[in-house]
Amino acid sequence: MLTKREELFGGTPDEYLSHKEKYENSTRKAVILFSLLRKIQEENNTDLTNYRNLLSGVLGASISQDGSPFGLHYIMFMPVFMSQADEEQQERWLHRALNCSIIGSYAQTELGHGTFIRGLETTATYDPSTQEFVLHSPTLTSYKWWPGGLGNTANYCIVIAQLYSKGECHGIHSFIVQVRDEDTHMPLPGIKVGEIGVKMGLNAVNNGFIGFENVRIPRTNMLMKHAKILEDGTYVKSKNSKLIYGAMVFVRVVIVFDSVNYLAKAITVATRYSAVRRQSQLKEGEPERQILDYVTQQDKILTAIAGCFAMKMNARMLWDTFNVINDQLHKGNMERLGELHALACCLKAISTSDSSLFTARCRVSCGGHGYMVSSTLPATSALTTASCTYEGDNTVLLLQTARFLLKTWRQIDTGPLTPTVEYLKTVSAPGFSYKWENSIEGIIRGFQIVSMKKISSCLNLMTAKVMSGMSQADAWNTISIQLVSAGESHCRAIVISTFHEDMSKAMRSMSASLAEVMGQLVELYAVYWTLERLGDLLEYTSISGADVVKLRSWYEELLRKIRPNAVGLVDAFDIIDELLQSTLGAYDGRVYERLMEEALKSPLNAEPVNQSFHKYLKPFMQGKL
Ligand SMILES: CCCCCCCCCC/C=C\CCCC(=O)SCCNC(=O)CCNC(=O)[C@H](O)C(C)(C)COP(=O)(O)OP(=O)(O)OC[C@H]1O[C@@H](n2cnc3c(N)ncnc32)[C@H](O)[C@@H]1OP(=O)(O)O
Ligand SMILES: Cc1cc2nc3c(=O)[nH]c(=O)nc-3n(C[C@H](O)[C@H](O)[C@H](O)COP(=O)(O)OP(=O)(O)OC[C@H]3O[C@@H](n4cnc5c(N)ncnc54)[C@H](O)[C@@H]3O)c2cc1C
Repeated sequence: MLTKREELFGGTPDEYLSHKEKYENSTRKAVILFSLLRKIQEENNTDLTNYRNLLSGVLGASISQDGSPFGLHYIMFMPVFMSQADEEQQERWLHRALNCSIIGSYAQTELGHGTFIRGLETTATYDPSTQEFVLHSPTLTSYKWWPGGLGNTANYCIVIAQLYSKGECHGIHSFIVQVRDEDTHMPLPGIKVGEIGVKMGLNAVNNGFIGFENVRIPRTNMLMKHAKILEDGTYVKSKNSKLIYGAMVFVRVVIVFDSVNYLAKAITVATRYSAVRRQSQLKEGEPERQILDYVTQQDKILTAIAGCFAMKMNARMLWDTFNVINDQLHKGNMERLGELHALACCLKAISTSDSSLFTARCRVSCGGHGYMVSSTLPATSALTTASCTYEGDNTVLLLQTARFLLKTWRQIDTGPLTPTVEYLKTVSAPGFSYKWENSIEGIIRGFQIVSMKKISSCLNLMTAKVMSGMSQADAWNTISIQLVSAGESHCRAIVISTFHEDMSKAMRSMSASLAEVMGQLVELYAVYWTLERLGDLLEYTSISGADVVKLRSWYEELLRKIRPNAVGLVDAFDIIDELLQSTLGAYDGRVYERLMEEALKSPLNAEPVNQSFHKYLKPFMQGKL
């Protein structure tokens, strides 16, 4: 009789399963894992605040780098319900979703539209004679495409559609739709649903497609916490049209935590492997060195460790900010919604692009063995690159942040600014002067000045182009590279300052030795990004060539200081081997034995001579083909 652990982590490795077998195996594991999680959450009440803790348990415990067919049920279906459904609807559906007696998905993206959600084509037309909505996919491009779990798993989904009533279109709204029979799991009449096929990664998420042929749903299946349709078809608009976007903000906050978790796995593997792997002699006649002793290896890996700690602290700041502003939204105070959206956008973009960049570096830092699926680095790389797209393409999200920053800059003199942008006032105040200094505070100030000057420059450019007769939209598109760069600079300034401030607070309760190491990580992160963004700093601050020489020395000194603590730092992530699932990163360091053990599980090693020899090779080699 297998233990739960053996059931979850044993069996044929996923990499040797077919696409269909991988899905079936993931579903088998998901029901084991989520039965355990269901017990945990039954003791907790569920609102969006404590839901994230459950979700981080779900994500943290997600036992496959290929994701889970239940992912979207937890990541979007339920959060959207909590933020978009009214009390009656939550009463009717949420408990069933929480105890997984129904499994949901989130169907927003279509074959033809992902970013431009105001262009979505699926329609929901209200019929007052029957008090129903008629859901319809008018074109092939209107088919929903991508919703996780929708292929074969979910029996319900939240559909985002253009709402029509009394001949008028009221824009996109959310609807809960049953897609499969709860008993037979057969697709309901008028519904064409299936799985989208093999992807670069996340092949257990069961992404699907769905099309509707005049499918009727009750009026009360429109999620009506904000906007409503009355029985006679009267549309009652939301207090704020942007509230429909609320769930995307929440998920972006969750994704920042995710990106930290995925990067933590990758650097645990790469760091431990770099301590085990010996290659080349640093000095003639000496034993081969741990590759972690090579400064170029430290440059790849130690900066990733610092980045992981930095983003963890920023994820916590974002979550705290989300809770504060979400409470205000519940009380009808919309003042900081735009700031929250801008912060969630840029932190989601930067955390996922950094995680993708550093995970790819971890992969190459492990050489050939890092290219083995059994190392788990390829899957983590595929996963982190996906996160640069899902829940909003990173470029588009940074443009959203830039849109908010330009709006803020236009109003810079009309009153106080909200917390994440108040630095703009400080560094642009009359009489403010700043001379570059090679210190954490000096670096933070430098990044804030770069951000402010980029925003100011973008606005001046926009104004000049519009004054020259260019449309606002064309002017925006023309300078959009600089707008994205301004969004990134703003975010980097926030990430460095938050890391420094929050780590400084945390260090007060640490031992001196631990505080010293944490301080080194903050410095390494700040100096690394200073060297990475030298062009901006040379353009907008008084940094000099001499400063840069000293920065490089500072950087190399930090690598030397942190090297002895590298393994201890990743051990502190405390990721158990079963979740790490890596031949290179296992705690016991038996890399070569594990590589061989995993290789022998390959079906191609089941017999000494594969059948293709007799069928193909032998006749070929004998010139008979
Ligand atoms: C259980 C184990 C699991 C393990 C598995 C792990 C892996 C799991 C993999 C999946 C993970 C996650 C699932 C991802 C699911 C999805 O991808 S769902 C689909 C997500 N799609 C998007 O994010 C679409 C992106 N596009 C947009 O958000 C908008 O179209 C965009 C903002 C880009 C533009 O929309 P417009 O309506 O055109 O907006 P503008 O005209 O630019 O601005 C209008 C105003 O609205 C404000 N705005 C826009 N968005 C928001 C928002 N989200 N919140 C608040 N406000 C918003 C914007 O600021 C403008 O305001 P202003 O006029 O300036 O005041
Ligand atoms: C693994 C995965 C899981 C997903 N899960 C779901 C899900 O469960 N439910 C769901 O609804 N969706 C899901 N999605 C879809 C995802 O939300 C979209 O892929 C994402 O929103 C990007 O839209 P798109 O794919 O149409 O790309 P596009 O918007 O077509 O972007 C393509 C390119 O065009 C550029 N571009 C687009 N618009 C602009 C603009 N205004 N300005 C400048 N450049 C622009 C982008 O920067 C990008 O380079 C998932 C996607 C992936 C990869």
